[in-house]
Amino acid sequence: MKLLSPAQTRALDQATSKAQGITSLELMERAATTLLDWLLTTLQPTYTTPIHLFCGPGNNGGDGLALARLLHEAGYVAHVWLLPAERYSADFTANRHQLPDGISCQELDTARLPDLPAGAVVVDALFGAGLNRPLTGLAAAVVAYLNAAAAFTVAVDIPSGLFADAAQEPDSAVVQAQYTVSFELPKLAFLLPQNAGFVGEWHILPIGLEPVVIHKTAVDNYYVDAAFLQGRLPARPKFSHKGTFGHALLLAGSRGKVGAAVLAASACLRGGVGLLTVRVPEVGYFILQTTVPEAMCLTDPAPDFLTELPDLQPYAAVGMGPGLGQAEASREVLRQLLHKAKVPLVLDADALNLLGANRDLLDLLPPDTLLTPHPKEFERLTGEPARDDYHRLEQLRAFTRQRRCYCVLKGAYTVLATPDGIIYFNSTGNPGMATGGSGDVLTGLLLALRADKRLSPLNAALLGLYAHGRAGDLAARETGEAGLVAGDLVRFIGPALQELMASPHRL
Ligand SMILES: NC(=O)C1=CN([C@@H]2O[C@H](COP(=O)(O)OP(=O)(O)OC[C@H]3O[C@@H](n4cnc5c(N)ncnc54)[C@H](OP(=O)(O)O)[C@@H]3O)[C@@H](O)[C@H]2O)[C@@H](O)CC1
Ligand SMILES: Nc1ncnc2c1ncn2[C@@H]1O[C@H](COP(=O)(O)OP(=O)(O)O)[C@@H](O)[C@H]1O
Ligand SMILES: [K+]
Repeated sequence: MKLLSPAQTRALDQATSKAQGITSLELMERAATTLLDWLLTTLQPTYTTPIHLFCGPGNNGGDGLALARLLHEAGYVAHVWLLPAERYSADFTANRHQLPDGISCQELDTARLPDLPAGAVVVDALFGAGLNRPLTGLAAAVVAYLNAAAAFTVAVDIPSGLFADAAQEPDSAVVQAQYTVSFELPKLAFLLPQNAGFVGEWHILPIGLEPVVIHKTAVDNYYVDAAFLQGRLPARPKFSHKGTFGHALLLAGSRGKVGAAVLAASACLRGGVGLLTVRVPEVGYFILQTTVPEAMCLTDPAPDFLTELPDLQPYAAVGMGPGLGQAEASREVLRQLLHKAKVPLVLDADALNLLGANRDLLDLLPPDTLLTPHPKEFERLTGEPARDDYHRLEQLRAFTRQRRCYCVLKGAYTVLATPDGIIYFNSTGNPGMATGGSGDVLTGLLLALRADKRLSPLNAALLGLYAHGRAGDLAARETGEAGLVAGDLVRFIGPALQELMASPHRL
């Protein structure tokens, strides 16, 4: 799915009205009807639940007014609270006039704010995508009042006071919603950790906006769901052999961290690689041969950490980093790898820390290298702390453009940035994956997909991120989130990939 800017969303609304021969008021009615359905199904209010709708002067307020009318007609208790303004949008005014006589409708002022007991529902339709400055005065006071109340809050389109695709000033007045219900496409703001306390759980309601117009709209940010990946993972051909899927080399492990090599190696095998060789220091030999017998083990002459780069000639892709440690000798192995590699590279964990501590190595990164830092590792790579989540995204775009690489930023909604500066947000995964070793599993899986010559660098990365998160979601069904450990992810990589695999008999 594409993440559109507010201006693009407005243009999409207008193009939809034109293409479908409907007025913007009719489109608003469609949105409100869909919202009503969602609200009744998800919140299941009773006929006595007080539902307070706070409506601003624009079309967001118009949505709120239309919803109030529909709730009233369906027999629910709707109270409308209007925010006075100098100007009102045409569709707001039309819906204001359509409000039935029997509905309670009052103008807000600081002396007249409703009692909002626990169990009441608040619908926040003050400001939506048209917000163009921070909230002040009465609007800010109302937001503070709503945030202090015990009521359950549903934000229409976006929590009021939050910008759809830019940071707001710290301490700005922003509604803290339990649910945010938006139309057709998610907004960038929903995907950033700094907005979690405002957005709550978000839902997208399709309202039939024109798919052709969405298709033609150029964007820099995407949200990757299963539909987005359809057809990107080819089926395994009937007459394939292990050579078809590539021979990967994994450079990983040091004394006390051989487990990271085991996890990455297991994930690489479950990711469908043809052959896997793991280079570990001597200390890892028995561990690896016993726990991952499917992998070949090529031990380094040193006992505790890697000191020598093996001949790279046999390999289709090389991964380096999990449990590596940051010994000087291992740094030199990394330097040689960057000099010599002619095949795709996946760099993680200590390989990234070594890059951050020896920035000259960054100049050696071969094009299309895939880096998988979490935010702290990314900060070490750039050497500059991010001001906020939006700034971090811009740092990421600048980094991948400059280095011509692919870079992941791990977390909830893991991000992938491409050499063209396009950003993809992954949709799968859960907090159970916040556990040691989850990242090692991701590295192994990505290595397998980069070794598969049938996949582009972009598709390998997108599929790997999605399947990793999906494996986490499947595993959590069995283990619960708290009980999830990284090894559980490995067991569910196969099923997660199978869900994505194209059928050879379908278009
Ligand atoms: N996308 C879709 O698919 C569909 C979208 N729809 C809905 O339309 C919504 C967007 O509507 P919108 O463009 O009228 O903007 P919205 O946020 O209601 O208000 C802007 C108004 O507020 C004002 N204003 C701005 N900032 C302010 C501030 N800080 N403090 C005070 N005032 C401020 C600004 O006026 P100004 O004062 O700048 O002249 C303007 O009057 C969208 O979120 C969704 O709910 C559906 O109906 C149909 C399908
Ligand atoms: N709250 C979360 N929601 C979804 N995925 C998560 C969450 N927390 C962590 N993850 C995923 O788990 C992995 C953790 O990686 P990392 O931080 O490198 O862990 P480690 O170094 O212990 O292996 C990443 O792929 C990340 O996206
Ligand atoms: K809103």
